[in-house]
Amino acid sequence: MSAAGLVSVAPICEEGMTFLRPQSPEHSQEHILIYVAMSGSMVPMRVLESDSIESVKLRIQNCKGIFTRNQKLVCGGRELARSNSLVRDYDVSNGNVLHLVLRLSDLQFITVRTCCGKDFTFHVEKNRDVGYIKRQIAKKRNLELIEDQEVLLNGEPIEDQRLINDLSKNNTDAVIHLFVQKSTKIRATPVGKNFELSIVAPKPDDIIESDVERGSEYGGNSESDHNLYSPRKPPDRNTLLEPVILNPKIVLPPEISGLINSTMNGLDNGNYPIRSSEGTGGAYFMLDKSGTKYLSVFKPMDEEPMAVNNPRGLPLSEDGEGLKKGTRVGEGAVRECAVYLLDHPKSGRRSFSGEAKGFAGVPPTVYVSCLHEGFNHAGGVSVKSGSLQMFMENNGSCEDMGPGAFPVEEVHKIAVLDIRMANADRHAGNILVSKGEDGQTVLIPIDHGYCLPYSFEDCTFDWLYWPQARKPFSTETIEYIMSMDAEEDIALLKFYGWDPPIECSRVLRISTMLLKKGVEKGLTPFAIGNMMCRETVKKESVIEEIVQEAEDSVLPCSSEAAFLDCVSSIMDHRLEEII
Ligand SMILES: Nc1ncnc2c1ncn2[C@@H]1O[C@H](COP(=O)(O)OP(=O)(O)OP(=O)(O)O)[C@@H](O)[C@H]1O
Repeated sequence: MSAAGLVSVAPICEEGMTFLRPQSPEHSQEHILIYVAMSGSMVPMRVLESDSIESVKLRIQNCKGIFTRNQKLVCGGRELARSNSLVRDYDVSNGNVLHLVLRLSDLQFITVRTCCGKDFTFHVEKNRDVGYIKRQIAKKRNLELIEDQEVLLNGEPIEDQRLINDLSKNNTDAVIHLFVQKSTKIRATPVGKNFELSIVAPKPDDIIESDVERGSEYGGNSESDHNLYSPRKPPDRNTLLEPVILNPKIVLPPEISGLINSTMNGLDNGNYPIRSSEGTGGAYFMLDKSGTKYLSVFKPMDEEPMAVNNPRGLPLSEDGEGLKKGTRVGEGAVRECAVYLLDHPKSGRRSFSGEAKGFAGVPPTVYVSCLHEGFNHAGGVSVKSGSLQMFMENNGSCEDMGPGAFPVEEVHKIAVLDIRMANADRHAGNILVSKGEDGQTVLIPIDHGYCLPYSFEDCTFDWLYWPQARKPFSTETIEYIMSMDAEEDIALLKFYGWDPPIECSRVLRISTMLLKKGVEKGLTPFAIGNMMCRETVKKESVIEEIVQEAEDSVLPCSSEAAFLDCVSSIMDHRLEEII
């Protein structure tokens, strides 16, 4: 895309431009002028074709204060995902526009200090309000009435309705101060010559319950509803949420039907979907009836990156290809659902067991139709279809912490899923971190819209570089892997109404084959995963070479089975070389 005709053009940073001014005639040949499109403006920037993507991001960080990890750059419809690759590797050339998508966390760390100096730290969603924080403190202390808590920021009282996002905008390191007025009853009982004092405070749970009751009694418009994200209004008849069921033989498991019903109740009660500030597509947090809890995440297909109603300002795809090579715009939602279905439980295949939790723990996901004015509608409000996934409580993503603390089995379960699904988007931000009942760290894989691609070109697995990936699979995991069957997987997807394109089925068959053969040879997740990922943008991966060699070897009219036989024997040969 050319930069001609742009409205506002301002140099990104004179300092940076001086820094990158060509030092030699050799450099001057590579020197190009590109434009960074961000928040409605277009900023020119001089770079060298030999600059790494990371250094371009660093320039943006230095000049605009946006951390490199929060930046996603898109050029010519492709995400410049590999930070160590060069500008020229992505064919970025003079006059090109780089679209900057910010990846801002929905979570925020805040510290609340009481007047006696006790600190409470919270990892809260930015859309929460001060009232929510007060209730959390009340719960932790099991003592204070929320009305008795006074909260100050920079010495000024702050109301319950103020959002954490607003408070933290100009006060990233701010501490919120909490004062508690003891309006609780004090009872004195004589004990010998002394009095024993006991402080009686109502239980915080009671307070919350009565608040909610009052809210519903008055149609949800009571003043006491300060805990809500948005003002309630009477049930809106212009809302709809229902599963898209293509095969009448399908019976939805209770987890899924419950998720749909409770999400619908939230919409009916006037709770608006809240758009996530993370991600390149439209992802909406759906609230429960009381408006205090996230239940699910809805991702409409027409808001996917480069789709017609994308809310992040990404341009429309020119040829229908998605942000990753080998993917198509608007096909993400169906893949989100397919990956949930194919994440078979340990106890048996998904179709035969009622167990909701799969081996890798992909959150329950279903394809739905949903109508709500709160989504991004360009030409009038209309029904959207997309994936609805259970919201999983978490303490952030793997991007927020080093991998050292992740249990080996947790990393391996994600590796098995990604290898089978040939995931083209497994960055650390797409693995949520949570705690299990036993206090153990649990990893939750999300965002599977770029799984089961048409080709292996953009497979990326961030876990490849984590130490756990070099540890051997456990016996239990090996048993699980050996029970996988790509043909049955494809049959299951068809049963649910999705007949995968031949190329995607082929990818699933080949990646399952590689995983099983690799495990038979005693390979680690790293060794297998490494065969599926390109070392650099331009250098084909081992799996791509295998596929190419097989394509060159078989006759054009050969059956798919003959082609796969050929892949199998070439793969055996390549695996022998690796060992
Ligand atoms: N099931 C879930 N439970 C909890 N939070 C979730 C869930 N799914 C998504 N999120 C949150 O919503 C954010 C956006 O979702 P997601 O990453 O799936 O969107 P996306 O637009 O596809 O992102 P990307 O640009 O990484 O492809 C995530 O970063 C995460 O914080």
